[in-house]
Amino acid sequence: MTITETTTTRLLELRGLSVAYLTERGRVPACSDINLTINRGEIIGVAGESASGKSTLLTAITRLQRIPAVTVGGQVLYHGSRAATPVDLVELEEPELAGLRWSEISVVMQSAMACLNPVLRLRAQFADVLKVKNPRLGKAELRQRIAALLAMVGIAPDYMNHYPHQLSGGMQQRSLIALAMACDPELVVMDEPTTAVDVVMQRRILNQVLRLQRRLGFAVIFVTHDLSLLLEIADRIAIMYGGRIVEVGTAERVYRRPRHPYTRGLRDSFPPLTEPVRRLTGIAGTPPNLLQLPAGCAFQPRCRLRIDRCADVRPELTELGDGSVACHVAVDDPEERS
Ligand SMILES: Nc1ncnc2c1ncn2[C@@H]1O[C@H](COP(=O)(O)OP(=O)(O)OP(=O)(O)O)[C@@H](O)[C@H]1O
Repeated sequence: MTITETTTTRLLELRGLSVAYLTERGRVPACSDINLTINRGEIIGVAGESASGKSTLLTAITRLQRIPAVTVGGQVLYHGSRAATPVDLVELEEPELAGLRWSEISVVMQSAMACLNPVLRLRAQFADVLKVKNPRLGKAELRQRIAALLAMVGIAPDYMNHYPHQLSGGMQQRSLIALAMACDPELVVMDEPTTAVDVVMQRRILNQVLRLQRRLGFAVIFVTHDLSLLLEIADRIAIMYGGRIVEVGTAERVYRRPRHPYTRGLRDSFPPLTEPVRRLTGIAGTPPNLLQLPAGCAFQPRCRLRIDRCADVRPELTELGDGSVACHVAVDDPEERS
């Protein structure tokens, strides 16, 4: 996909978004100064180790965050198809936000069981969501629409009469994906939607998501710790470390020629999905304590390429070649360096 960042293609713009957990131990800066644009119909992957801030970012974007998480700065500008000017999701009042949920922005979380209502049959849950956009839908029409949605993810229509616990884990996750598609949204936010299922089901679900995305054209923000998975599905990838984006670029570029030493370490921590297995090296050391971030680059204590400057000056995310990277020693073609 060619990505031209014109105003007409922009769907979501994160501008200086910062989120903190206000705890008794202090203020945990889980996301700091996040700047990222998601274009219409684009699949953007967000990757990083555990505790890098990926889920915090998604819950802030969708306003699903709970105390003690607080958005302490920045904007989430949503360019909806029905409004002439973008709305800032950070500032939006709850009734307006409710109008966007499911119909324009929907969410698929890690555990389907945490999102599906255990005491309602699937039919009732789909009907509730479908009625958000079209309150007049009659019983027969609802049944038809629900059957079509379930069919999209390979589930037979009879299952609409089941309760979530009567479905396998993979089916629950696929039902949730179908539910997220119910109102033909502009943006689907997915937080590790396949971690709870086995590898075969993971592949099946990903293929279904890709097929649906091509057919329906929605944009996706897909969070995972597995970079090799994003190579398969994403147009662009953003890498998070210590609550900041440290590299952004096309999926091919970020995966095959990562410029940030952390991105390279992350890539080499996971076996590739479809290519010959490399030696997995991982990243030495542990993720930073967000309550005691170093003055300079948060990754420098673990970085074998660090220079003196890295300890004192935090590198800004800066354009380099066809992407952006936050690293004092980054070069456009890192293969030349190593
Ligand atoms: N309720 C909370 N109170 C205080 N700190 C929190 C809370 N929830 C998360 N954090 C901190 O925020 C940081 C980011 O967490 P987050 O869950 O967003 O990371 P993540 O990249 O999604 O990790 P994972 O891949 O494990 O889900 C971590 O340091 C975490 O300890």
